[in-house]
Amino acid sequence: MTASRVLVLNSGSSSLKYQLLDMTDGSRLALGLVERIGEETSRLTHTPLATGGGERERTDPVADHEAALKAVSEELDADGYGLDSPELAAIGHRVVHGGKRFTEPTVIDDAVLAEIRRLVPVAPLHNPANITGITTAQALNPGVPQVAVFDTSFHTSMPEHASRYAIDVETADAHRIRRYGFHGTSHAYVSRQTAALLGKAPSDVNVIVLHLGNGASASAVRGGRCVDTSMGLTPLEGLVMGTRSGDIDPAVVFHLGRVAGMSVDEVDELLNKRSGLVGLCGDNDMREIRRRIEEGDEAARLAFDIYVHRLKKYIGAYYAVLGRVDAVVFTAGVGENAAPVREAALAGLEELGLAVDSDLNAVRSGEARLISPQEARVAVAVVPTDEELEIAQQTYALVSAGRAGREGPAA
Ligand SMILES: Nc1ncnc2c1ncn2[C@@H]1O[C@H](COP(=O)(O)OP(=O)(O)O)[C@@H](O)[C@H]1O
Ligand SMILES: CC(=O)OP(=O)(O)O
Ligand SMILES: [Mg+2]
Repeated sequence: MTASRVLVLNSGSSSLKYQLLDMTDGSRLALGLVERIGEETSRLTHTPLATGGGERERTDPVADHEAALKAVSEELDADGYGLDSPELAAIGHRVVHGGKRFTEPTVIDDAVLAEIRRLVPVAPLHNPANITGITTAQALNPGVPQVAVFDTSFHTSMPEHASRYAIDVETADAHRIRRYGFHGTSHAYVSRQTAALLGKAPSDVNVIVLHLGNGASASAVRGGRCVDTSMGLTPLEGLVMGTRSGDIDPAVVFHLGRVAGMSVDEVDELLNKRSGLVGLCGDNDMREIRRRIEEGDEAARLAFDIYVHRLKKYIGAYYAVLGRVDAVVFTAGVGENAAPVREAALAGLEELGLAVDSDLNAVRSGEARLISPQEARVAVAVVPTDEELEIAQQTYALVSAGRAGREGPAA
């Protein structure tokens, strides 16, 4: 019997999402989430889908990502899915920053891990958690291949006029400063699914993808290849996010240093953790912001308007970059669920052929769907992302190819 299961680990700054998939048919055997890692109120929810056992919850504090993965491993073990199972073909890790070097999914060895570690300064919220996920998984099962799937890979196709910052070339090159872009696994998956929804080949469509989760980014995808994206050297640039400012005049940083006496680390923390929606109104959850707006809360209203205004600017910018747009697509937690965000982001863009049908937009569904009026020139769609499935498929393809390589080509 060939091992056919893949465990996918998606480690965020304070969370660990995971899925165990059976790659013979892509079905999910179990999934779960550890939230609020490092806080007293940590919570693990685990759902063994295949055994029909129902959701289980653990609320004992989880100190760090290592403890989180150990707890997850215990839960999987209880369902007979232990990390030491011979049926586990590989563990696929979402790794946020792969720099310029990693354009493809990569089997992790010491050199790869060292490179991911070298990139910590440019993904300070993410790469450390990814590294802990890798080293803990290696300790739990040293024999199983570990594969890194990078958020940056899909964006390596960006032309230099989109990826290079307009700063001194020597300084930029000496320090590898350029725009890398993130959420690439999601942008790739969602743009392909959008082409399928339109009944076309990815190579025939131009799509603007709006990935609006806690972190948020937009990308312009021409014929299946990314030509521009809103995140840059780090996942701080671009859209307004849950806790991150997105685009800002870089002189704000000098000003805070010179006038407010803040250190570089303090400004870093301000822009990454105390800005965006949370900085504007105290909440980073779009559900809570909508609730407050319904109650007439001015700060929540302004935060929403700033969020949407930035989004609209990127839609316009990427429309211009692409020249011809076949679809604008919303994905991730906010994009898939927040109808008012979708409506407001496209309001007034009828001259560009963009419109939202309010009845279709109000439908709640987990399926990929069109929300533009029938006669619209440009399709507007909601397409649920599935980074875990995409990571699992890429991971399994890589380890299967490795096995075939070792065993010689199939007859
Ligand atoms: N029903 C909903 N309505 C509006 N926003 C929602 C809803 N469900 C989730 N969200 C938003 O989605 C965000 C999380 O998105 P997600 O893609 O899971 O983010 P991440 O992967 O970055 O943690 C939440 O912070 C919340 O703002
Ligand atoms: C890159 C990034 O911002 O990821 P996330 O949305 O998971 O924080
Ligand atoms: Mg996400």
